[in-house]
Amino acid sequence: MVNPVQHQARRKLSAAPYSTQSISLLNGLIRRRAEALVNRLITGAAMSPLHTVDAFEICGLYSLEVICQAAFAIDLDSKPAFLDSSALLKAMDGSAKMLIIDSTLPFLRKIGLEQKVPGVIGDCYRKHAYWQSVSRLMTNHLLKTTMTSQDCDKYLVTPLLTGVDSFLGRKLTYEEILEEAMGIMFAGSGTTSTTLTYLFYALSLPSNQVVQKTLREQVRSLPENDIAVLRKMPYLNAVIKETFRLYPTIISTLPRTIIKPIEVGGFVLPVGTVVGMQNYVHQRDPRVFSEPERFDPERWLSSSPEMEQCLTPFSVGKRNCIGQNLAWDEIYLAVEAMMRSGVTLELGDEMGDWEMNMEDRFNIAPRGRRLMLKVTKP
Ligand code: HEM
Repeated sequence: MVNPVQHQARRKLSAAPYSTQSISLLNGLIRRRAEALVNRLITGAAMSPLHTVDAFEICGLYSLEVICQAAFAIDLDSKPAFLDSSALLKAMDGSAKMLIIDSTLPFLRKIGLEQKVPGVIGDCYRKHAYWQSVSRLMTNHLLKTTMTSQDCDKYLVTPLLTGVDSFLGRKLTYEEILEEAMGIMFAGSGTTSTTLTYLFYALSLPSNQVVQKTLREQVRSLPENDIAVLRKMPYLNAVIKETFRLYPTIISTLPRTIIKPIEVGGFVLPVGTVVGMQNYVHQRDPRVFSEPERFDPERWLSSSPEMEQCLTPFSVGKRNCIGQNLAWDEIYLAVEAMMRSGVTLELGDEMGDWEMNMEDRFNIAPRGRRLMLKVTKP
């Protein structure tokens, strides 16, 4: 949404369920998904001959399931027939190139043959169509739920169904709601899951076993079922911030168009200039972070204001991440469940050196599309 006034109106309409207080209402259901995440890792590793399990896939399922519950009131424990989580994750991943194809081959859509093209191109459109059809079913499910339940305000998509957009001066149409619903599903799943994947990866490296042990001991010493305690825990926050710093899920430029001239480093940039910042660059700036390539959570235990200012995984300003309270709670609760289970994480021997290199597809993914971890119970 390019128009800033229109964007602000939509953001205002969406905002209520994203507050810290509202997100706290969702903690019970996030905890259940976090327990499922840990069980899947433990069971998967126990059943495999190498005692390894793909944590990338399982973190993907976790964040998708959280979004299905938090945004659309879909209770995953009741196993809804229309939701094949793995297929949906693959569909979202596979549609990422659609925008590029749309701009290079715009006629495909115009003649309505986009899904009939064989191979990779058609596959992108077919996957997008699948994602759209599941989003439709989820939106319909929430629509039904809002009509029958008093308790719907906490779900992320509810205000878009019920409220008035002050820019448009009316409620959103079904197609507008669907577009927002698809955006929320995408923005809220791959982002949190790659962050968690890289957090577990960092902990699993031989050089970071001591970080893992410290984190496990500290988490296990905390009172249970208290998110407020997790939110304040220095070492846990340090590990998460260091993951955000080294493995920012939004790694490259988020473009912004200047609406009034500004001066940067002695140059005046005119109206209309497209500018952007890259998390990968300033979060590894050696002037701010000593030994920037090293995973060193301890640096955050005595951080400078400059370090805090340079850590921008959720972007800054009026278009920053509206879902960041949910993302933090999802990460706190998943890491807590993992550490409390007492398991140790080690990188699987079958992982190639290149596999965890970050591939930029708007949000990052490991180049090998897997993270094989040895998960060992004490
Ligand atoms: C670690 C997890 C996450 C990271 C690093 C992240 C990062 C970001 C960033 C950098 C943006 C700004 C994009 C831009 O400027 O164009 C953004 C926007 C957004 N994020 Fe997140 N995000 C995360 C999780 C979530 C979650 C869980 C949700 C839940 C629905 C969410 C929903 C959104 C939405 C709706 C926007 C668009 C906001 C707007 O345009 O006003 N994100 N996110």
